Amino acid sequence: MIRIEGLRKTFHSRGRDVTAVDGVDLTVRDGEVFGVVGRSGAGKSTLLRCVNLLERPDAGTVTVDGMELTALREDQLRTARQRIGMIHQHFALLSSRTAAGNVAFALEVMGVPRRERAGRVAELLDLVGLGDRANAYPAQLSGGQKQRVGIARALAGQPRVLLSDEATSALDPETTSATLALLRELNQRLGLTILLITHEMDVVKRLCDSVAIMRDGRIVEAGPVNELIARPGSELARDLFPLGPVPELPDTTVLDVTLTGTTDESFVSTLSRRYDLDVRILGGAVEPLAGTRAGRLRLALPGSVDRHGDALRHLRDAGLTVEVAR
Ligand SMILES: Nc1ncnc2c1ncn2[C@@H]1O[C@H](COP(=O)(O)OP(=O)(O)OP(=O)(O)O)[C@@H](O)[C@H]1O
Repeated sequence: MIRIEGLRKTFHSRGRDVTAVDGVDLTVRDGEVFGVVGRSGAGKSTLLRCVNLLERPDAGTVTVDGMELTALREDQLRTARQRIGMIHQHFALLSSRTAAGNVAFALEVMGVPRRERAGRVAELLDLVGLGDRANAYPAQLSGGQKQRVGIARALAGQPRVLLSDEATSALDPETTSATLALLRELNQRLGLTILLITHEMDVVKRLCDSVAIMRDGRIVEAGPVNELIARPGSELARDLFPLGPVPELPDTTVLDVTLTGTTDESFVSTLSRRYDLDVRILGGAVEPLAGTRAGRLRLALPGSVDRHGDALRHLRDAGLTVEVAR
């Protein structure tokens, strides 16, 4: 649905060059929720803004729904952009217009005839659960409601793709949760492909099918969430399920074990029984993730690692990713 190839963007400011996006290749499949995560300054916003060409890349191509946007003229691009919705961290609503007025404005800009607008506005506000707040001004709405107006407006052009720029960063945890549930519902009901950027691991846990980690303008890890966390050394696994510093325990082997959807969660008791081991759980979490369950556990086994060859093999054969932390 979205294909990005060789994307590069450098800013020149105050006599200095900053390469915000430094050769990015990325594919977002039809109907998936794809998250780009990374620290502040990693280049996430620039990458997202290059997808609908709010920012013109210096090099590379962007293809959305089979159309190469980077090859279009400005007037063609304006039409193509209507099929790509976008929502923002601070909602970007017109304060002088009601919820309905904000959505109507988007339809107006797209050239939807006046007589069709009211009906479409009502449908869109219903879709995001705001049918009863149509006449409220942004100042009279909560953050979550404002974001719903933003989502309704983004859907005005019946887009196949929604871009989300930190859409929940300004919301409290409960409102974040409701907004993420709405985005998931829209993804499933409308088959909407969502490309989002976030620094919140909770958004990844709740919403994303696939993830890319960005650092210094480059993608350092990318793929379906479940596949990615099962890779030894995965940064995503560490970020989603942090285990903290490895404790120094005398005559003990410390294992960090990653479980994904397919793992039998009774593996700790099996390990203990089969190898007659006193297995301790030092920390970790197992949670719903990407439609299944996944997590990481830190285990302590008595004695040095060379005693545990068979036990480690058993865990790996059971589909777990096992890293010897100490
Ligand atoms: N318009 C601009 N002019 C100059 N430099 C810019 C511009 N936009 C972004 N940059 C620089 O490009 C780099 C990447 O910024 P970008 O906003 O894309 O990162 P980010 O990962 O989205 O960070 P954040 O989460 O803080 O928004 C930063 O060093 C930033 O200062």
